[in-house]
Amino acid sequence: METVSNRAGTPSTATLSLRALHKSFGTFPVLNGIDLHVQRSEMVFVLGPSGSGKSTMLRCCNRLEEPDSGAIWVEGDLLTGPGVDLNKMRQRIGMVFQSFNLYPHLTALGNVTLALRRVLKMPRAEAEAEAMAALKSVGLSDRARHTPAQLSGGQQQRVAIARALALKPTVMLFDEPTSALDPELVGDVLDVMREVKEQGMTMLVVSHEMQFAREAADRVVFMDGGSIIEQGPPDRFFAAPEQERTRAFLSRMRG
Ligand SMILES: Nc1ncnc2c1ncn2[C@@H]1O[C@H](COP(=O)(O)OP(=O)(O)OP(=O)(O)O)[C@@H](O)[C@H]1O
Repeated sequence: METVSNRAGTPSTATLSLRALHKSFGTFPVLNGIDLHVQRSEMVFVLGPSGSGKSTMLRCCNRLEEPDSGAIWVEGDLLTGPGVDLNKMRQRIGMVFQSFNLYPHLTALGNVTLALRRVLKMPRAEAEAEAMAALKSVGLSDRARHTPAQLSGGQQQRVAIARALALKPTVMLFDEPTSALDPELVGDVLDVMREVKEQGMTMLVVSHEMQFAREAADRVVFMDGGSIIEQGPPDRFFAAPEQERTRAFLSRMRG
C-alpha cells in the first residue's frame, strides 16, 4: 500500500490512525496513550471491561471528546489540532450510537434526508432519492414513511445506520449499537453491519457481541485501564489470549 504523508509529517498507510492518544477527566486518566491503526475495509472490534475507555476512544475519533494529546488521522489528514472543519470531518467519520438519536417527529426518510440536507447541503429531491437508497440498503424501503415510534428498536437502529451511510463516510464508528435492543432484534442490526462490511467499509466497533466478533471482525482489540492490552485476529484472540487480563475478562464474559 502507498504511504501517505500527513501534515504532521508522520507517515501513515492506515485509513484511520490514532497515535499516542491521552485523555483524562479531571485527574482521572481514561486513555493512556492509545496507538491504533485501522486499515481500509478492516473491521476492528474493541472489547474490554466497563470503564476501560472504549467509548471515550471512539468519541475522540470524531472529536465528540477532545483528546488531551496525541493525534488522529483519516486517510492521512490530521483531524486533531486547530483549524479542522469539524463538520467536514464528521461527514468522513460516521457514528452509530447505542441510543439511535433519531428525530421523533420525522419519518425514517425525513431523518436521513435531513442529514443529507444539513451536512452535504443537498437539494431536497436529490437528498430524498439518496435517503431512499440508503434505507433500501438496510432493508427498510417499506418503512420509509414511518416515524421512530412506529418502528422497532432494531429498525430505528437500521435507520441510524442508513443515516450514517448516506453521507458516504470513509470510516464508520459503532458504539455499542445493539446494547439497547431486545435480544430478538439484535440479529437484524448485526446482519446490516455485516453487509456494510461486505461493501468494503472501514469499521471500528465497540460491542459486547462476542459471537459477532468471532464471525465478522478482522481484528479484536482488548482494552483495559485506558490501554490496549492485546490484539489479534479473532481465531487466535479467543482461542489463545496471551495476557492474563484478557484471559480473566474472557472467562468472566463466558460466565
Ligand atoms: N464526560 C465524562 N466526564 C467524566 N468522566 C467520564 C466521562 N465520560 C466517561 N467518563 C469516565 O471515563 C471512564 C471510561 O469511560 P468509557 O465510557 O470510555 O468506558 P467504556 O469502556 O466505554 O465503558 P462501558 O463499557 O461501560 O461503556 C469511566 O470511568 C467513565 O466514568
